[in-house]
Amino acid sequence: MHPTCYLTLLLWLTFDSLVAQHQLFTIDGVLSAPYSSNLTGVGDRVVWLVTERGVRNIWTATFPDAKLRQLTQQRTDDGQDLNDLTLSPDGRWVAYVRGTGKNKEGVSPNPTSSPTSAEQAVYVVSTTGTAEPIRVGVGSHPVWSPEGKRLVYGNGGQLYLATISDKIHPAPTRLFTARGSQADYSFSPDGRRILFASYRGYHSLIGIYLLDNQQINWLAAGVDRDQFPVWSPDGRQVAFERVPGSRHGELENIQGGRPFAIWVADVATGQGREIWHSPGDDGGFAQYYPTAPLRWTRQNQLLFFSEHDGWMHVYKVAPTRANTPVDLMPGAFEVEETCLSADGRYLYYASNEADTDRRHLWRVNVETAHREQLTSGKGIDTDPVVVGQTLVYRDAAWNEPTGIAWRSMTNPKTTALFPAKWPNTFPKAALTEPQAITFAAADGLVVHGQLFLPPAGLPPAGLPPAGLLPTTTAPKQRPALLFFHGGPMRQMLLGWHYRGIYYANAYAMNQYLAQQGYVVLAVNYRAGIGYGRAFRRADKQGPRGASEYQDVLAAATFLQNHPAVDPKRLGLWGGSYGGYLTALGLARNSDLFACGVDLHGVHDWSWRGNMFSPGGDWGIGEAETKEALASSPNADLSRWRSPCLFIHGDDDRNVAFAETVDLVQKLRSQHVPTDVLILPDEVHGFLLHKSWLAVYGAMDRFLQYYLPVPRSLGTTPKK
Ligand SMILES: CC(=O)N[C@@H](C)C(=O)N[C@@H](C)C(=O)O
Repeated sequence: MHPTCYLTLLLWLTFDSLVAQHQLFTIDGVLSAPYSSNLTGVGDRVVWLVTERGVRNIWTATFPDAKLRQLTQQRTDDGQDLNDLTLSPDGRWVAYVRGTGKNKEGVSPNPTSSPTSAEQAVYVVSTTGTAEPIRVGVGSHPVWSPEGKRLVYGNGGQLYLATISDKIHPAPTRLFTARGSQADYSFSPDGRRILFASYRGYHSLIGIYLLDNQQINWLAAGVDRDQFPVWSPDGRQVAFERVPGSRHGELENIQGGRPFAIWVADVATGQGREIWHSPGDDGGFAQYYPTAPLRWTRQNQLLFFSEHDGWMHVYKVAPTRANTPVDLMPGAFEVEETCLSADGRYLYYASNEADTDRRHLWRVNVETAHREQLTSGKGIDTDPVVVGQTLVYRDAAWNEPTGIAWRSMTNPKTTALFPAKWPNTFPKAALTEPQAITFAAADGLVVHGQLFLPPAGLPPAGLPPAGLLPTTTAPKQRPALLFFHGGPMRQMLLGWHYRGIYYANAYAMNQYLAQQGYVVLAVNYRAGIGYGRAFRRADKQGPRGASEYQDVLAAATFLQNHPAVDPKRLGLWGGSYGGYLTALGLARNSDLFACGVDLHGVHDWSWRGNMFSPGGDWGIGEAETKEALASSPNADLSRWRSPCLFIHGDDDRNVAFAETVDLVQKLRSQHVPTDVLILPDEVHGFLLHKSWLAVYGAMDRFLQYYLPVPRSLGTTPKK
């Protein structure tokens, strides 16, 4: 064959493989891979949750043999979350919760609109994998006794006790009735007492329930909010965190701060003493974000999370007297989930040290504060669990959703444990590696983002004219999309996201959009995590001035200056707080943004402050109402011109469905093109896989209609 023919054949095969990849690349396909979460371990065993196309099952593995076993046999996308997985100390049982808690009306989410409604209940299943799960009772947050035969769990703010064997007999009983709502509970090391926090409005108290004589003793009762109590190894003392009690009219602001202190109390006398207090209003986020805000180690050290040095770190302090805490990992990076070795000598943790837009695992010697990196490269490694000499963790990459991996502590080689292989429907080979980029906002703040470029060779628009070489007369530039995460205390990364299906699906959809030919920029705007406390608590953010909007505009400028982008065809999308920024962009700058997709966004902070919850979770009081409205999309509706697709579940418990009803009615009255996809009985983070397919399918069609990237294959979807 003539050399030219060989070249032509090679070019065609290359194009053909691209077409094939593109052809295989569907929304269903990119969402089809199993997603691992809720990893926990005891002894030589770990358990975790696998969600595959909405089907949720519990798996286990033992080490060092790395033997896998599926423990539950759910087969349908039933919209019932599984959570709170916890292994009994002897590893024989896994307790877990099926379903989601009740709202103020006392109703659990029922996304399938089942006529028999839905419940949230505690279950146990044997780790032998030979038996069906056993329903223990309505409730959540199960906690095992030291000998592994009793379980305490919460229901309606009260505590219940169940005896666990192959059948739940006798039936669970309410441990006691106390005022307020009981939480943060645990058995004493001897298994004869229950430590708990009793939340009572302006204040909360630390109590100990004695199982033998059914008596409650209170520790260091005061006018503050005492929380997160933990036992000393000998069970004679308790440490807890104390924040000031509420004042009249004081409103909770989840992005704000407050002073906090570490206290220790004697169980016998109930007397307490302060060990340390924060230098400023540093408390709040470090106390509610991590799973274990406070620990008492076997080496008799207190470990706690704090941001008081400007970054989310873990500190150690001696429990014996007032003393200055030691930062176990000084430096400009953040620490997330942690695991303490059984002997208390090492703290294992996930961090973005030296790799800001990823996560890797480290461990620090609590005694010497010497730290070492345990995983590296391009992974997104989180949630370390140590079983014996094996480190097990959640592991993702830019082209692999979150699975389970492990390494021996005596050998740095890492091994993928789960899944054994990716489904054929998952377009791994066609994924795009996102690039880390930064840009400066108008006020000079450096903002990080992840840029997804369509695969090289994918024609910018339309099929090439007949012939062998993929040439096109279409414009050389592409439409671009800006994606905004929610929270806002979140951070999108250079790989599949670890924070549950909500963000894993967002990353997957950005991959899909890039494959469709869009340039996509995920924007880590101020108020997010990963870049220090000052960034997270950026001045005038959200309802106090929407300072993040500078980052939206700077991201748009970044894209407009990108050679692959058509500067006149920019779109926005995001969920929740990301939906807020999407709507804000369309309201304020329909001249810049051609269209948007707003998933359950906040649209009127002043309304949220008054109607959704006291202060709207952002501390929005009477004095903030004017600024809150001015910081909202609803303040600029008269300028809104660009089309928007609104998507919302009408049982949303995080962002009221009314936010979308109100805004769509107002936009319709001014003839702004709006589309809506309403998911009856769905909640904020859609519980059904089929909901996600419907959401992204609607989004795909909407974007193709208003920001067309003519398919290289198939037909352009109709709206
Ligand atoms: C704290 C909270 O509810 N924030 C919402 C506005 C939101 O963004 N929710 C999800 C998406 C989240 O990541 O918290």
